[in-house]
Order: sequence, then structure tokens, then C-alpha cells
Amino acid sequence: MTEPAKRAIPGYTLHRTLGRGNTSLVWLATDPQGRDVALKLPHEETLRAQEAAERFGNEVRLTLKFRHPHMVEGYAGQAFGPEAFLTIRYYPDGALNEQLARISSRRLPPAAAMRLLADVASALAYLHHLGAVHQDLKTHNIYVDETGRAALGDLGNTYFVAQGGQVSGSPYYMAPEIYHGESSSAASDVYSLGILMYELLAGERPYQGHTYEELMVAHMTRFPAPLTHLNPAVSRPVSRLAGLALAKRPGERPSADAIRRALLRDLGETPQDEVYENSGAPAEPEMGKTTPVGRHGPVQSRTPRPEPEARPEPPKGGGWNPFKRRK
Ligand SMILES: Nc1ncnc2c1ncn2[C@@H]1O[C@H](COP(=O)(O)OP(=O)(O)OP(=O)(O)O)[C@@H](O)[C@H]1O
Repeated sequence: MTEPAKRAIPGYTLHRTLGRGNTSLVWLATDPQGRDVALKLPHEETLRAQEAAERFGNEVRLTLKFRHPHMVEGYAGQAFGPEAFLTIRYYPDGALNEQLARISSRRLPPAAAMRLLADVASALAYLHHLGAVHQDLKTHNIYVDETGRAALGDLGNTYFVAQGGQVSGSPYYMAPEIYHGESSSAASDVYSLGILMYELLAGERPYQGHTYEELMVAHMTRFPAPLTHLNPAVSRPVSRLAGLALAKRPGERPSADAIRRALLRDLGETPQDEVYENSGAPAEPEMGKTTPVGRHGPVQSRTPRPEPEARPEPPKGGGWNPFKRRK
């Protein structure tokens, strides 16, 4: 994959690359305010391919729009064109999958895992409240700060349900109905959260497979052992909700907020209602007409509405990576 020469962005100093994703190269940079930031520069291929460019533009506009303590904070960006970029909060320890890879047991202490899961459930509840669906929940898209609190990022595939159905995700985390070709929904995000609960609390994903087809069969036909069997430290209510989150029928799954509450109770806390300043706001504003109000005040939408994404197709052989989006 070819990279553009290190691009100059006025006001920013680029130091070193932090990582490379399918869509962008991520730099550690200093922004005009003197903060360390992660600066995403789309690959040349991303800018050339309409769908990929739209996904990057979508990530820019939604990252700058949403404000929540457990979503990766966006600072500045440009959604489209050769000058496209996005700056977000910098997490020195990288993404959660990278952190887990450094732990030999691949397993976090239960309380730490439940804290992260409660944070992610809180971020999902916020998105769902706004009428949005993340569509790509996985450890690659979760960042943990130095205090052990999690933030959900990578909103390239996020969309508002009111804009029409979309089908996308990573095969390890995709709900059965997505394999069937149905649109993503809050319930399919909850299914992915159920997979994440197993991953973090049991130390393994409930469904394995070497191919797209194997994973599809597993998600559609198998049932995992209860979490309490795999990790006795998990309480029955949390175990039961994780099992329900993985229900084959979307309508049987609990809400992200119910999972958040159960996890917080397990941590010995009394869950509070999450209050959003934009309660009652329509699910998706007409872009450019309405300014949604996030938890920390108004956030200006900056870019036009992207076209819906193409439906994922199974891979055509060789080099299959279950964490790459279907294209
Ligand atoms: N905020 C951040 N702080 C620290 N490191 C980051 C941050 N964002 C990204 N990275 C690093 O850059 C890598 C690539 O980021 P990411 O996966 O978001 O790329 P992308 O191309 O935008 O996404 P995708 O591959 O899903 O299209 C990550 O795996 C991580 O190592």
C-alpha cells in the first residue's frame, strides 16, 4: 500500500506513526493548542475509492459531532478531499486489542473488565439513544486511558438508523441477522457487546472459525456456555444478560443500558440514569439544518450526509482477515 509523503497540516507537528489501519495512517502529533493528539491521514487508496473516502468522511463528521465521556473525543478534522484528516484524543497504550496482546493470559482482572464493559455499554446506550448504530464494536475500536476507563472509537461505519439500513461489521462480532443480510440495529450492536463480554470476562470469544462460512454457521446455530461456567467471578445477572445479548433473535436481546446497569451493580455501584441534554431530539437531524446538542453542549455538524454503504460480500478466498470490514 502506498503512502502519501508525510503531509503538512498547518498548525500541526507530526512526530511518528502510531499505527496503520485499513483506512488511514495514524500519527502522533502536536496540535495548535500544544496537545498530543492522534492524527489520522487517509491512505491515498482511501481517497481514491468512493466508498472508503465516504467512510473516512463519515468518521470525521460523527467523531466531531458526538460528545460522550466514553467515546473517543474528536478535536478537529476535514471530512473530504486531498486535505482530509481527523485529530482525536491520543491513547498512549493503543487500542484494547493491542493491550490484551501484551497480557500473556489475554484476560483482564474481572473488575477491570466489567468497568471497561460498563463504559462501552454506556457509549452504545448514548449512540442508540440518538438513533445511531455503531456497527463495528470490537477490541480494535476501544481505547483505554491511564485510569482504566474505556472509550469507543472508529465511527467510520456508524450511521443513523433513520437514514436507511446498512449491513456491516467484523465476522467475529456480527449478529446472526447480519449474516442473513438484515440491516444493523441497536440489537446487533448489543450482540457484539455480548461477544465482547465473553472476550473480556471469559478470556475468549464464544465463536471461533477459520473462514467466514465457519463463523457464520457458529453465530447462527451454536450457543455458548454460560459466562458463570467460564468465570465463576461473574455474577448470575451479568452472565444471564451476556447470554441474552447473544440471543439469535434481535428482539430477545436486552438494551445496552440494561447491560450497563447490571455491570455497575456487580461493581457494587448504584447505576444512575444517563441524562443526555438532547433527550427527545429526533434521531437524525437533516445534516446542515439542525445542530444536535450533545452532553457537553452544541456540536456543529460539518459535512454532508454520506451515501449508504455497500452491503458486505463474503471474501473471495486467500488472506482472509476476520477483523477487516467486508467491502
Ligand atoms: N487515538 C489513538 N491513540 C493511539 N493510537 C491510536 C489511536 N487511534 C489509532 N491508533 C493506532 O493506529 C492504529 C490504526 O488505527 P485505526 O484502526 O483507527 O485505523 P483506521 O484505518 O482509521 O481504521 P480501520 O482499520 O478500522 O479502517 C490502531 O490500531 C492504533 O494502533
